[in-house]
Amino acid sequence: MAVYTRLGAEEMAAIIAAFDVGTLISAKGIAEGVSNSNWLIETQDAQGALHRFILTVYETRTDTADLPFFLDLLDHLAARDCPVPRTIHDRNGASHRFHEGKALALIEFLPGISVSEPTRAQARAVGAALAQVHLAAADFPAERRNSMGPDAWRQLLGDCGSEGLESIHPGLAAIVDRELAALSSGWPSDLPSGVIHADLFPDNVLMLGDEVTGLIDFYFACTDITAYDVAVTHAAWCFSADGAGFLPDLSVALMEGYESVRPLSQMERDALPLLAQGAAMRFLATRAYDWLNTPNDALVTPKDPMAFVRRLEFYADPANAGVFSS
Ligand SMILES: Nc1ncnc2c1ncn2[C@@H]1O[C@H](COP(=O)(O)OP(=O)(O)OP(=O)(O)O)[C@@H](O)[C@H]1O
Ligand SMILES: N[C@@H](CCO)C(=O)O
Repeated sequence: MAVYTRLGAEEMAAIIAAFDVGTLISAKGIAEGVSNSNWLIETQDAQGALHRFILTVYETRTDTADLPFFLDLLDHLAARDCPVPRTIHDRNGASHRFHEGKALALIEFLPGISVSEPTRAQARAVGAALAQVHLAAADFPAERRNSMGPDAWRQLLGDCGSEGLESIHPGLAAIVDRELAALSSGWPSDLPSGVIHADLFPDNVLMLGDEVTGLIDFYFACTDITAYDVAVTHAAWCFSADGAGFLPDLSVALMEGYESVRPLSQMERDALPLLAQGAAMRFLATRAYDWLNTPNDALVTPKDPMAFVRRLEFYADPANAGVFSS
């Protein structure tokens, strides 16, 4: 359960009173998510109307120095009609506050649920929403380096060590060595870049039917190759959960949706197979690291790294280079 911080009723009321959102009516801890503590907050204004918000207390994984980038980005995208939650600023105009040494933010609540078996129409809508974010972020003034880029993959996989990788799956160390070398020699440096979400998995998208109502969890957002975000989203949406089954209909729909809003250049399209290998390596790296370093009695079950090894092998197979055509 992702509520690591305990807040008493009076403490919670005092936190909410710092915002001009009415009186606290209820606060319920949210089980989903693993990085931060989240509550669903309900308030009542002077006219008796009820309002909902998400209160996030940032735990150690989020660097508070990055919060202005993440939270200003939400406001920037929301102002340009992207389906992202606005940040509620406090009575002094600040986007985040500190409580007992931890940063917190109050975020607009958006309706919707995260789908576990997306349909073609839903994949199309997600592709279009991602492209809308890329276009809307073009004039966002701040920049943030990708802390989960190729250097981080190498570092994390190096920390796992050959023995650690072999304990996950015999032969994994050799696959990682081979693919890291291929990625290092070919990683593009001349593609259009801008702000990317970098983690647009189904659990970070809220939907009502076929409509995207919310893109959330921008805490890996950064400045990087725009088409890499397409590759990340493709890897996250177009396979069965264990990575064994590629879902071609979802792939076509996702790419069609994306290109209906932001057509890819030929250079971007040509780079997608390699960018997707990079995307698979990024999630393989963090999952392998967590697999080996999560204590047995932890509340959180680590995610299966092999699901991204299978995706990596799929994308590295030249026979699959054409899957990005819409
Ligand atoms: N703006 C929002 N509107 C509605 N629900 C939200 C909103 N933001 C977050 N949630 C809910 O809270 C849950 C946890 O949020 P989130 O994924 O941001 O947590 P996290 O711990 O930071 O993420 P992660 O586990 O992916 O690192 C989501 O699954 C969703 O149910
Ligand atoms: N979305 C990631 C977790 C956050 O980096 C995964 O499924 O591995």
